[in-house]
Amino acid sequence: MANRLKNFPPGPLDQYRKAASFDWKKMKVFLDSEDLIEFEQDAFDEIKKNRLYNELYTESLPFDEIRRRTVQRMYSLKDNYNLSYEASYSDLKRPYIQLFAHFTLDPSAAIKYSIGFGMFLSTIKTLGTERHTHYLADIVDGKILGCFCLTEIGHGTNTKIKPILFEFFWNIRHLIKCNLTREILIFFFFFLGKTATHGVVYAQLITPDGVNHGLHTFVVKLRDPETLIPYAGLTIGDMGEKIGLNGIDNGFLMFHNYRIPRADLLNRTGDVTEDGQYITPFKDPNKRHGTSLGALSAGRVTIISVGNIYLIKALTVAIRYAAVRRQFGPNDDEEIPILEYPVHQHRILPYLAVVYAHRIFANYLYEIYNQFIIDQFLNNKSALSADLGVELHGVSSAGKCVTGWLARDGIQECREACGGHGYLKVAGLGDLKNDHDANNTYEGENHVLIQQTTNWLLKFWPSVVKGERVSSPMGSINFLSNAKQILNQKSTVNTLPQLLQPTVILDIYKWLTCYHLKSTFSRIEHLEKNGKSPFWSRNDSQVFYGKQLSITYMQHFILQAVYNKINSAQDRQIREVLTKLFLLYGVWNLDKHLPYLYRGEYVISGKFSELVQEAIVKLCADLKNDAVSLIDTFAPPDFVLNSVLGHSDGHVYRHLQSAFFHSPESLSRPKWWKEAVNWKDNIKSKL
Ligand SMILES: Cc1cc2nc3c(=O)[nH]c(=O)nc-3n(C[C@H](O)[C@H](O)[C@H](O)COP(=O)(O)OP(=O)(O)OC[C@H]3O[C@@H](n4cnc5c(N)ncnc54)[C@H](O)[C@@H]3O)c2cc1C
Repeated sequence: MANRLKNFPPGPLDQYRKAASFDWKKMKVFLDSEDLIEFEQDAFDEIKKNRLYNELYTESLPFDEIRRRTVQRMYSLKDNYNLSYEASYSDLKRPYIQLFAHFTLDPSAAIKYSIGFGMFLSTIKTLGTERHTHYLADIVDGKILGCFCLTEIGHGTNTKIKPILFEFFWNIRHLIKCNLTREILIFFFFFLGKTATHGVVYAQLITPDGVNHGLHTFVVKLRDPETLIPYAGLTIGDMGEKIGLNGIDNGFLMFHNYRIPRADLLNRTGDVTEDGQYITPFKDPNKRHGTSLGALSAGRVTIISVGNIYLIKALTVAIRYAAVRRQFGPNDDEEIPILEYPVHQHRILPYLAVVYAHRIFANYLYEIYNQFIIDQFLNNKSALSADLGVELHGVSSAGKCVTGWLARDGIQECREACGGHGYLKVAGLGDLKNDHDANNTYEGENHVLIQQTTNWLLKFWPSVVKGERVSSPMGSINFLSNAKQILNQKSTVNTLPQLLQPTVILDIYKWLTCYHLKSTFSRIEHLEKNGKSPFWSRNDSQVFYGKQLSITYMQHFILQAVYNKINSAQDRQIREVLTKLFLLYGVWNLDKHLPYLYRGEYVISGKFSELVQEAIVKLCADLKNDAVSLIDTFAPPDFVLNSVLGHSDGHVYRHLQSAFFHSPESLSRPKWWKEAVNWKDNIKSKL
């Protein structure tokens, strides 16, 4: 079984590996399947042979060099490790595994590759028609590279305001980009700065009769693919250095009456005839909107996985380090691993529950999303596909926020959990922090994005009050049909064993979601009745209301996905350890929801909060001996993890020493040593 999975080299981590209650190889097979493990191992073996991935950098490279290497790696990913569409879709989990491999390797190159070729191609395939097939061939050949242009400098998140600033007018054969009052500056697009040849531009479509048909998608030619020189009528520039992801050339763009051909409107959901009439196959504009929303969820669905990949890397480093690093012991001549301290367990082990829950959930969502996209390609639309598009939008919006915020907090905790060594560049944690940071901003700033889910959920409450059944294709909201009964329930938990039942935890999250839905809806209604405008009533119902609603809805759906997965496990040991992780995810997050359980009188006795906290501490202690093997299951190979603290052999000090000696300047005297010695003369000469 899983012959390709090698045992880890012997070393200081053995103590914990031997103490594990389950077999990590069986866990990996259960989560991914033998076939996918083969596929992943092949990908890593191939990559390892590539010299582009075999260099260890102990210091930051010059800015332009980072860019150059990222482009090399992007083309290398495309050329060597690219799944054909047929292969990708013969098993819908394969693209997920491939994504995992690419993002663990080099986030900048993976983003350039997956957006510039993958998302560019899938957007044209999903929203375009046969008149756009020539683009597909050029993307597959690597002749063109696409970026996505939505953010406008004055109104990033607020895409609705775009009609004023960013209009397309219809002119028989051409769409003319027409600036009404000033030149239009749109900005911050991935790889627009130096390398994109095309942009997928999102803009409101206005026909000559002045009717605005809403957001549509256009392919705009930006640079000559042979020379990379921008076309006349465009000003394109680079935005310079960022906090992270510096392999990517974010850029800005200005139009000066730039024309694009009519054919470059991606016209699957709406088109304009030669005489300027708008036509759409959708009678109901909401269905057109639903389908487009689904197609636009790709970035968010991917980011849910990507944030988790970064957290897995950070946690691999922090857990292996915690198992090796020794500090104060019960007596003066004995030191114990810092993983033994309950404080340390409480800091990092809940994130182990997070990476398992989010990995299982992300895998599930990715598969559903890929099937949705295939159905769009094949025009295989069921009656439910528009509803699925809307649900995917709701789930991916809150999903990106909940998982992204936890990844951010988890990576930071891992950095601090490794003390001073964690602050070294060669620990690898700083880059993870900075690269993940942007996930919470692009593809929808999280605090704005989460309101999308809240607004969607609020729409169901009037039906629930009327006693109507509500349901959705993925079933994430189905329990709301029973909201009235759920809200009448009170906690009957009095002991730890009563609390530590998966169904009890799921019931609590159901109650919380119903409670927040009812409270948020009532608050908006109350504010409106008291004279507040709908705009301010919504705004004044986010903090402690709408935001909590989307968070608990999402956590319930994540827990439900994990619970379903656990129920399919045959191996008792795997089921038991996964159940502990499920419970830890549940109670650790519940600790932050306690005020609402008391406010809504779901629980009355103070004992309940005590039990929640007791459960967290107990589960962390119970998982302590499994922690190394649990992270071994997901850990990328050492050459990919590229961290002196997280090496699978656990020889932290040996690797640290070797990194110090490897650093080119570490043993030499600085070239400017005379300036330091003669500092007085030197400072005076500058005055
Ligand atoms: C690395 C990187 C790459 C990017 N790549 C692309 C790309 O390829 N294509 C593209 O189109 N864009 C891209 N972007 C832009 C990105 O999508 C936007 O930055 C993002 O949508 C947020 O918009 P904004 O910057 O205008 O922030 P704003 O919307 O101005 O937000 C600023 C702050 O105000 C808050 N805020 C705004 N509105 C509300 C509200 N209603 N309620 C509560 N709080 C609110 C936000 O939460 C945020 O904290 C990229 C950004 C980054 C950082």
